[in-house]
Amino acid sequence: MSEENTAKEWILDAETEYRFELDAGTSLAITLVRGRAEIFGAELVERKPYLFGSECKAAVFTWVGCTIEVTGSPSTEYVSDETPMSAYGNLHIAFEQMRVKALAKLHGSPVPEYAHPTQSKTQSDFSAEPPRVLILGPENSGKTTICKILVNYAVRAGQGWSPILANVDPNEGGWACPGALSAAAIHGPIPTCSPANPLGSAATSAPATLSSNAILPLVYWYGHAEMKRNSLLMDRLIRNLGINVQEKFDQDPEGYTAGIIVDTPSSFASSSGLGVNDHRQKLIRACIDAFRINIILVVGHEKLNVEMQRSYGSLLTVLKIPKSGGVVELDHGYRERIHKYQMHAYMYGEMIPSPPGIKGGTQGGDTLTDFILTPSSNVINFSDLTIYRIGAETMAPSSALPIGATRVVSEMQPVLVDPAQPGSGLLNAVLAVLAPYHPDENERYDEELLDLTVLGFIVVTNLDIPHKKMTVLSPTQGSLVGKTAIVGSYEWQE
Ligand SMILES: Nc1ncnc2c1ncn2[C@@H]1O[C@H](COP(=O)(O)OP(=O)(O)OP(=O)(O)O)[C@@H](O)[C@H]1O
Repeated sequence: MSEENTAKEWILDAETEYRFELDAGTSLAITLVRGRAEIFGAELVERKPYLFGSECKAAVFTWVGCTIEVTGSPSTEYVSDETPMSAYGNLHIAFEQMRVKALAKLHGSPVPEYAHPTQSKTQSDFSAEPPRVLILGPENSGKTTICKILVNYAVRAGQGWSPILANVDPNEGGWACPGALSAAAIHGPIPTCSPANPLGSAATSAPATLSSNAILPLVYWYGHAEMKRNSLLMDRLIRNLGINVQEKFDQDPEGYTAGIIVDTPSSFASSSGLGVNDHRQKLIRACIDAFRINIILVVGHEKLNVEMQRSYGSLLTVLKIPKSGGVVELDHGYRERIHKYQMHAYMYGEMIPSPPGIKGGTQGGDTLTDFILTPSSNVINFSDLTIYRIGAETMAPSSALPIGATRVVSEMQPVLVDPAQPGSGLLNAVLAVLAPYHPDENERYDEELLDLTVLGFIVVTNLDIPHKKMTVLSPTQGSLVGKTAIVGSYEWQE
């Protein structure tokens, strides 16, 4: 699609935002000409063109007023003076007071005057604990965006906070591939330039070219988009993520005071997504336990708010917060395309083309060369890699089972996948390559596989059954010999 150079100036009043949506194959550049502005909490630098692509939908907000220049042709663009940003800003102030108080408590020093809440009852309810926040809400309520805003405000506060952002929405992919659950300490503002990297770019897929803000996430592989597919596994992975985060906090009590923000899938908000209401409740409980949640934020959903108040109101703070009118309804087709963009970006990086007339553009603050990766395609032996599927049906024909036996594989049972079997489901499958088992044999246990973190992802691009070989695409050159991998239900083809 050809794009004309349609530079257009927008003058934004204080506390308004410019919202835009891009079609596939188009890009946009936004330059802050004067004033101050931010994208989901990440400040824009003046006179630097910020590039957006891959059907990005976002908004430039200003607290004090600004002028921006927009180059390109978004499919939708408008300015809104109705935003929930002051509510989100107040939340940030309350969390900031909690952090300051938690740090003072840790050091045994008096709480600074500015951290004494005077503004609202809600704030005075918060204690000297770091904010450990769970964000719940229905589909397209803006949960991920709120997480970004709150984390970005924390890192911008100038106190050296590096809050943990945990993503337990496998549909979203976070810093890894779709199907992953992950957590990372955030040291710099998370940019928004493309849904291919919704939470900023991670270092794991780019060992050769670390961008300035590259994040080192801890990743587990669930492998499916939907919670109901294996809610027991989800529960276990959430708890694993929590244990890992807690270990990190134990080693770094000061870092702990910055707190944690947990983004959840929309299926946590309605029983239709999970099938069984009980599963939904269990997974919310798993998050609360795993991350020691002390605040639940419910985004614009009265019924869920009442439900959470009833279930947890006596144990922790439950707050209903407004949904932004700017959040875009993302349909199934869009989400599928995003998964493709994410996989492509994981392997090749992502370089958004500048609209005509734009030079020196940046993707969220980084130079464009930081985003180019060169994956390697390698032919390996079937025997080099041990592949499992969690909780799948066995591949043995029913006739091979003892008479009267039914085929029962527990949801948590790792089942070996034989690439030589026709119908193994490996062609084009995304595989998570796992960290090694415990080096001490005595420390090993049956289901250890379920608790191993992910080293990286590969895609099987060809299966040569006669020669017992397969071709895999991987973002790094490392050897796969002796490694263990898990296959889920995600596939990807270039
Ligand atoms: N104020 C806004 N203006 C324009 N676009 C926005 C705004 N807020 C959010 N969006 C966009 O709306 C889309 C959905 O938002 P987001 O991903 O935060 O919702 P969610 O509730 O986390 O979604 P999910 O249903 O996947 O859980 C995203 O593309 C996001 O960038």
